[in-house]
Amino acid sequence: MESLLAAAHLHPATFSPASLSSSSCSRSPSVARGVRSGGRTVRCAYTKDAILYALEHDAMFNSDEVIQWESGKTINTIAAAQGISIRRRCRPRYPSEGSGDDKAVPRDILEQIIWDKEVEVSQRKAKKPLRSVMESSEHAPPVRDFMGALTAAYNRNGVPALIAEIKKASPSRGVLRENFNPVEIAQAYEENGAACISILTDEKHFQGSFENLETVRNSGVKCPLLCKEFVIDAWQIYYARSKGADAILLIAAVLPDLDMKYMLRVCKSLGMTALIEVHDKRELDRVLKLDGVELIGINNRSLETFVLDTSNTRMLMEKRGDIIRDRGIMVVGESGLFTPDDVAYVQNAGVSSVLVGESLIKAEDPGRAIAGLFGKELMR
Ligand SMILES: O=C(O)c1ccccc1NCC(=O)[C@H](O)[C@H](O)COP(=O)(O)O
Repeated sequence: MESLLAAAHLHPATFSPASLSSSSCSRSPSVARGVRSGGRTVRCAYTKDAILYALEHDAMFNSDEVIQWESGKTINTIAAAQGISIRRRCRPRYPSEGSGDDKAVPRDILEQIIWDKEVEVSQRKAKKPLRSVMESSEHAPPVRDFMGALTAAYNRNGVPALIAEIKKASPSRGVLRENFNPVEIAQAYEENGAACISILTDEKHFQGSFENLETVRNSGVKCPLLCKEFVIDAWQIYYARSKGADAILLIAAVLPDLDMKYMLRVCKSLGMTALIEVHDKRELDRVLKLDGVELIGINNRSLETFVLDTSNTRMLMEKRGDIIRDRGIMVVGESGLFTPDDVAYVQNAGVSSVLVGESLIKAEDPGRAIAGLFGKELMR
């Protein structure tokens, strides 16, 4: 079994025998497993074709792709049924389907980012195949306790724990800071009480990089690091870990349920925390159906329209706060926080952590801006 998984470049840690279906698949699978979908168990298989394709393309299949291969449905059909409006363009598909719809135009910025990310990830994978990035992740510096850092900071300060973001530019605001030295900014954040640091790694739309992540990790900064990426492929999680990330963002508006489920398991196998980001009730409900969710981010910014509205956090917490508390899930209030009143507002709504970029990064002294944001100095 393990050699087959290895042959198809499937990680034994994530596709362990325990995850396999107890009953075998009726087709003649080389590897069979059962996945829960909408309350029923779907029997699916890595068929001979799938494994040959994986070997040829050095690909790792996400759960949805397996369902797709078996059902003949496209990933966009599966995603749309879950309320996901972001379409995928050139995700590896059954070879006979061709490579994607070249004539389509993106509907919004998030879709544009995802389409660009598909190209970027396939190029990166061509240079550093999955097996190689998995090996690199094994030699990465040890994982730091992201959840522990947030909990300790919240208990210490009595205000939401700060995840301070290093972001040079954004699609909604353009360049946020000309004089941009990620290590100096990270040190300033840490010295002024940030619990964790978020680092944008997308180059095309945010002028970020994995070099920034790696350099901060090797700089002596001790805060756990969130890789702020647009993850569409588990390869990116291994890559982020290989560069020193302790946590990674998974966006519910982009990832179908089974991808999230699968990627949560990849994170767990690497000891990383997954911050699962939602923007509306439907996404939140999808995420609350998953096992193993520890950290949910409620984004006040619509990634499709850029509209910022902090009452989004309150609205979702009013609707689902009870379930979230019962499950012991920590909530991060994300985006559009500029003043102590903004922080108090989301804290009253029930969040115990905040993710803040623009209001800190645009300040002349991003470290000192932390006390301005909270209305008091944070203890480290
Ligand atoms: O920031 C954007 O313009 C943006 C556009 C499209 C997708 C994602 C985007 N931002 C990512 C984030 O979630 C924010 O960087 C993060 O929550 C911090 O927000 P802010 O404090 O408002 O900079």
